[in-house]
Amino acid sequence: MLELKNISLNLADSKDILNDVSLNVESGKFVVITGPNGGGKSTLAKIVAGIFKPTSGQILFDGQDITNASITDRARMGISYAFQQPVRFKGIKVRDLITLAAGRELTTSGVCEYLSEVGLCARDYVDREVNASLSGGEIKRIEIAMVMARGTKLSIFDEPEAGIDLWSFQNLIQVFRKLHDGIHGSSIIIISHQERIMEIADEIVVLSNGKVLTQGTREEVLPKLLGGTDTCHFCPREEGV
Ligand SMILES: Nc1ncnc2c1ncn2[C@@H]1O[C@H](COP(=O)(O)OP(=O)(O)OP(=O)(O)O)[C@@H](O)[C@H]1O
Repeated sequence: MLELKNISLNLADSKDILNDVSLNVESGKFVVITGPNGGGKSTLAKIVAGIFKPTSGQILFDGQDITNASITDRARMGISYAFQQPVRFKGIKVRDLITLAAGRELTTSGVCEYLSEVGLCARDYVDREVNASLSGGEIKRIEIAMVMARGTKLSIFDEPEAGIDLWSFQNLIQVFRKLHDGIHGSSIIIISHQERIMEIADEIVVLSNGKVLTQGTREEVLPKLLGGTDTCHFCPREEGV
């Protein structure tokens, strides 16, 4: 479904942010991208969503070259991206945002179903504005609900656990388990540092210092990640983080 071929991003006055990254995300797969802070995970996700343009390399989506396609075109083709730090939309109500994302008329209970899925007491939120009054964890969950409502071929979640409290995190794991069970012809990429999320993954990619250090099935990669610094050359502590 998604193929990244030799993606690099070099900024003139900075280090190489991404260096020759190649990845394949097949249809029906749930892929977790992990790795140390600053390794390039969000940058890679933004390159897939069309927010950043790579310096070199090629992006194929369903076999079509989308390297130069706009954010809007990619969204229309079926790519959704939930930001690490979600954008707020002053003047737009939560119900409008979810309805827009779904691309069809939704009843109040339809909107509420999506909000309940992410553990929000729907009636308290449905008519709130998506503005700065929402807490970090609330806006994060509303954005996850929005991506679920879009139901696109490829959904990318950037650190969905960030800012989510411990109790809601349990709920979030269930949300992602459910997404995984209903994945069928679509694919999910989650950027995460959480073992509980990696435990759901079909595949895990470790990105460090702008490079893919390792990628493979959960069974292959997770034991090495959890093995500590003695056995794991890409563990954050060894990266000096
Ligand atoms: N516009 C920019 N200008 C300069 N440096 C940038 C820019 N955007 C990202 N970087 C740098 O690129 C590197 C990768 O950043 P990125 O946000 O992709 O990392 P990450 O793996 O998602 O990190 P984290 O786990 O902390 O969220 C970092 O060192 C960051 O400071």
